[in-house]
Amino acid sequence: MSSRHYAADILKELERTLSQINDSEMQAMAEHILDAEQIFVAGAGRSGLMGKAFAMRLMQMGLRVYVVGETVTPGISPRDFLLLCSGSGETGSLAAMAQKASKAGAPVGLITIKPESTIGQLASTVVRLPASAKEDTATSGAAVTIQPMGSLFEQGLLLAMDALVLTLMEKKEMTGADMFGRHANLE
Ligand SMILES: O=P(O)(O)OC[C@H]1O[C@](O)(CO)[C@@H](O)[C@@H]1O
Repeated sequence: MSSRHYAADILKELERTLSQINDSEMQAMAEHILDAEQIFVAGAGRSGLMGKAFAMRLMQMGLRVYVVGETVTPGISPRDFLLLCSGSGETGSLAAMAQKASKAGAPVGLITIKPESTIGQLASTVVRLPASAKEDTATSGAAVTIQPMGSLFEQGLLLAMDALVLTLMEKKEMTGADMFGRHANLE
């Protein structure tokens, strides 16, 4: 099959996945982000890369945001918010992080395929993306995908978070031009 046909199939998978996002869950996530003094974002591997892309947009919106693990990232407090990106909701380092944040009194948010997961149970707000987890071999239903491992989740995650950016921009009455003023200028 041609790459163009593969790309078309990927778009169909994404359409199916994103059309099932629950808007109340997205609104609740947006409120948590806006209420926080500082936002901490984390994820493993490709899920983490999508989280970093989202963190960049939050910074460009003027929010105080950190990626967990960077040298300049400070400690978390009860006034902050930890947003975790994990398809499985079971990645060990992230589960430990969720426990530490909860112990420090900070609310935890999760974008995941599995709200019932270990991290899902620790989270105070969850957005569910009905994609296929990296270890799943689903051949029917919402999770079916031609793509390897967590690709469908990771792509859906990026687009869901870009939708969240638009929601946040609307709530803050902000334009792309406002945000461009904070774009990195040392590139
Ligand atoms: O999204 P999860 O379930 O936390 O898993 C993250 C893992 O999945 C991958 O993104 C692979 O698809 C890895 O890069 C990473 O180790």
